[in-house]
Amino acid sequence: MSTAKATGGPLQVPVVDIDGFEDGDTERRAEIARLVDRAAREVGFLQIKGHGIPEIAADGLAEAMDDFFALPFEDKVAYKPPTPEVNRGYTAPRDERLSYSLGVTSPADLFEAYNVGVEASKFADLDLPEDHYPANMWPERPALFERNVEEWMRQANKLANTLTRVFAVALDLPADYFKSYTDHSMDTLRMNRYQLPDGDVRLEPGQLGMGPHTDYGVVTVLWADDVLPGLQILDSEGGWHDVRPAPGALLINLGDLLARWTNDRWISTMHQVLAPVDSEGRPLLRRSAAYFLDGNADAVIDCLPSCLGPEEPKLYEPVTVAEHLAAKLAGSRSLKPNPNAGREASRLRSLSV
Ligand SMILES: O=C(O)CCC(=O)C(=O)O
Ligand SMILES: [Fe+2]
Repeated sequence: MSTAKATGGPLQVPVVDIDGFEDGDTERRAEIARLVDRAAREVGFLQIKGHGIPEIAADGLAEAMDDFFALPFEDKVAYKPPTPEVNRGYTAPRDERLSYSLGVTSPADLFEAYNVGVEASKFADLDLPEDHYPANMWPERPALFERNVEEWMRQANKLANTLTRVFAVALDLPADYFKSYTDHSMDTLRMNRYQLPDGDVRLEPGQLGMGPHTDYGVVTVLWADDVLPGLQILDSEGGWHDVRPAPGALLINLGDLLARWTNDRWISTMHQVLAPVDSEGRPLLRRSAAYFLDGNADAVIDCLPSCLGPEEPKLYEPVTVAEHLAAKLAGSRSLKPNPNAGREASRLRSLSV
């Protein structure tokens, strides 16, 4: 087991105000793209201001999550999917192990979660495969769940799409370059709650809220409580740093597909969530919701020609989004260690003690 200890204090995650990207002048667009390019090369995580998502949408999401997770366990497990391959519905504490998405073993993760996502029926004319675009399982209670969560997904999706346009400009590509890779994107929202039952804070050595992983898709929009211990990211020297969301900002991080497109010029940052226990050993509550813009299932991701050169050989073979996601999810959800994540995993393995 290779879980690193926290070695650093909080890391300054670059803050970028994207207001004016869609309707500003060329200079403003170029300035935003320049800041994003720098953050993507150096950290892979950003705090986005000027995102335009109203606070009421985040409040609605939090209320839906709180009310669902407060239900009795028997009510929640009724929404487990028929098999773990179906990335929908309820995940109980200790069901998943995120580090297996990298082929690295670990104790069971402590988070519980609820997953919803884009369904095949959203693009009826495309005849998309149900296994990559499964139907949602909307809980009957709380009554506001579906409406509030759908609204958050709509807002997060819009922001994620704007970000793909910023990324394209930052990579000297036409602003709509990524559209043909994301116009029927198999997005998922994972709503996480980290809270151990009162009086049961026995942890296995190295057990975490969520094990180390890189996100699988293009970009993640992350809403999270500012609670420590919580989210940590790995720096290039092998040190873990706490990340605290700035007021009014949304965290975003780049996923594996952007690392593949850019031949690792941009970082798909390794991150983990510590066990929700304070320094006195008492349980803490922390919540987060990760909206994953994962790309079209049938899109082939290959290195951008501008990211190759005599000194920059291709680091990843082309892969379809569906293949890449299936191998990652088989790791975290079905505990079949992913054999195809050598490059990402090497960053973690080098920390082994
Ligand atoms: O809880 C967090 O802050 C991070 C969650 C996360 O990394 C994920 O859901 O992929
Ligand atoms: Fe993540």
